Amino acid sequence: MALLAGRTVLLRAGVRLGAEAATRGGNGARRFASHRVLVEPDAAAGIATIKLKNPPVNSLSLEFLTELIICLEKLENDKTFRGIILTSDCPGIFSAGLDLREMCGKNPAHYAEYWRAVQEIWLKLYLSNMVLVAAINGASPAGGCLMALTCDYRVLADNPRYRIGLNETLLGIIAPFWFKDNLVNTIGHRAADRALQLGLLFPPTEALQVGMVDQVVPEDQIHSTALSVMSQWLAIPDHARQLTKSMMRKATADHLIKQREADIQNFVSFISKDSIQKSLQVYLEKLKQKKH
Ligand SMILES: CC/C=C\C/C=C\C/C=C\C/C=C/C(=O)SCCNC(=O)CCNC(=O)[C@H](O)C(C)(C)COP(=O)(O)OP(=O)(O)OC[C@H]1O[C@@H](n2cnc3c(N)ncnc32)[C@H](O)[C@@H]1OP(=O)(O)O
Repeated sequence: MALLAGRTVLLRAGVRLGAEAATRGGNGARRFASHRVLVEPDAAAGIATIKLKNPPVNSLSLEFLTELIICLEKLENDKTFRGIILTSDCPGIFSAGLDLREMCGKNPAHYAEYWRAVQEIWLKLYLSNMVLVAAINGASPAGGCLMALTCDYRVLADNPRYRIGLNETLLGIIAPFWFKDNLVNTIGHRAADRALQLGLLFPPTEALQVGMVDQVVPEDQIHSTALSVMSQWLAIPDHARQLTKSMMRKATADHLIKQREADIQNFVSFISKDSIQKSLQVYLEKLKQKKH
């Protein structure tokens, strides 16, 4: 059973198990898909490709996060798989980050439940024993960038519209300390300081330069590149790679784990402020009006 902080996520978020489909793929591997998380297994290679499918922009709603958490738990417990490629099924968008509608006009209990799910997905991805390769095939702001940052390797498709970064300050909010820690671990303190304060969204060339991604490739090569990177990482004995990954990441994850409840309370009181609600509503309104 999938648990989120000791509770059944299926019940909390109203996601029905019946929403999932479990079939067998051509190679005999169990294929499981929910509404919004598609899993393409390659049992022979030990790789599962997760395709995020929450149109139009893969915003991370509570239900979407819950499905993703369940999916990751299943894969983590299935010895068939040693690696995950994380990518998007929504053309041009990897993920628009946290769903702003989950953080606007709701009550404190909802904010707390939502934030616990955001923490949970980060911990699951960041501490995964599997090799995670992000095949970033679209724009990747804020929470979308964070998901990519949890991966062991990032490949970004070469399209100037596919910008990536932690742009929270542009929304009038603050990247939480564990978003910041993950970014500092990736691009270093000075670059993270500048990127976070300015809310920078890097186009591919700059993202590569600053170390936000490891490789930029033509869009049609993104999956083949991710596969070839994966085979390089899977050539390392699991126990040695996993212990090394844990050695590199444990302190950062423990920082959040030790302060999890306090972090939720901070988030709830911050996001409930009238001034922050106003900023988020203005930002959402601007996004909507962009089209007109
Ligand atoms: C003391 C401190 C304690 C704790 C810390 C406190 C606070 C910190 C909390 C949280 C950190 C936040 C992390 C986040 O991830 S916030 C989300 C940031 N995301 C963005 O800024 C991206 C916004 N979106 C875009 O820039 C574009 O939509 C995008 C480039 C992704 C795609 O552009 P495109 O032109 O293809 O689509 P749009 O027409 O813009 O959008 C379509 C549709 O989707 C809606 N939309 C977009 N993004 C979101 C989103 N993140 N959440 C909800 N909805 C979103 C958009 O409004 C359109 O809707 P509609 O008009 O109804 O079709």
